[in-house]
Amino acid sequence: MNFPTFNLILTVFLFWLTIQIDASHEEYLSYFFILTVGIIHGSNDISLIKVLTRNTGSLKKYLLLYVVVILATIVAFVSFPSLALFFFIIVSCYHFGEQHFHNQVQSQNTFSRLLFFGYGVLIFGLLFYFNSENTSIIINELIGHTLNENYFLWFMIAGAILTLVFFIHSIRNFKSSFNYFQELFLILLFAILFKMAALLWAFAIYFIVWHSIPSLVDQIGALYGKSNKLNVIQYIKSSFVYWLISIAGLYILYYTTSYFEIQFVTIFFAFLAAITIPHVVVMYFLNKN
Ligand SMILES: CC1=C(/C=C/C(C)=C/C=C/C(C)=C/C=C/C=C(C)/C=C/C=C(C)/C=C/C2=C(C)CCCC2(C)C)C(C)(C)CCC1
Repeated sequence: MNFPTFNLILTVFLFWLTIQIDASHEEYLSYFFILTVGIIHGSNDISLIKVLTRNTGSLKKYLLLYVVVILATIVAFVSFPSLALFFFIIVSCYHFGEQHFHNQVQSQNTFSRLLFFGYGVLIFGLLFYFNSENTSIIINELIGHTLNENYFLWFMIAGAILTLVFFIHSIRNFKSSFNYFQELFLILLFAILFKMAALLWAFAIYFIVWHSIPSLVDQIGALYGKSNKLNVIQYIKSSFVYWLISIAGLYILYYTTSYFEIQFVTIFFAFLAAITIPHVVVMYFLNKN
């Protein structure tokens, strides 16, 4: 079975599960998968930096730089929350679209990069629009302003237009294995899934099945040659300490912010935002290579 088929079957299974279980179980499962597979997929960035720089430069220097970028993101979120959130969403759109398409184009050029971005806008647009009430509550807790449903609708429409335009521009750049029907089917599946599932569960399904697992496969390939059982274990071993530090960081964040009356899910997205930026930069260079 090839990889997208596996993802597709997994998504259909999770869609079926969405109908069977109640909202509280969806929430537990979401946190479980995001905190394990989701966080692990970014925990080996230092090893990836070593591969990308062919072991030149010191590990301490990269670690320091990585942590400084995380701290700068936190400072930006505290000082200019709206701007920081906007930047986080834009960067995330590119990152999600890049993971989806980078293996399906023959070469990465301006149009394919705009397609990556447009596709990410479409995915987040669908997620926000079909869960506009909860998205709005979280955004309000993060930046102190409420955005109404129309913003999410226009965001989704912009994503659909950008995807269509840059998809057409990239048609000759797709590999011969590119499956047009599957891509269209996927967008429809995501739309139905995001409408039926609660916000966090919908995000978790996309983040785990269509982002973290494919990214893990790419990273294991880049680090160890191919993704087999042994290399998966090796990957987990070398990322474990960073994963643990991140989970401890989230735990501390949760306790230090518990006296502000904010839902855990908001703290959780703020935490994801902080660790996203350096990870996106590392993956940009990895996928480019
Ligand atoms: C290495 C290292 C480390 C670690 C790291 C890590 C662990 C990473 C990870 C990473 C990751 C793991 C990443 C992730 C990413 C994610 C993303 C990219 C997401 C996005 C999202 C979004 C964009 C959202 C949005 C929203 C929603 C959905 C709803 C509500 C509203 C809002 C808007 C929030 C440490 C720090 C320890 C130290 C140093 C070194």
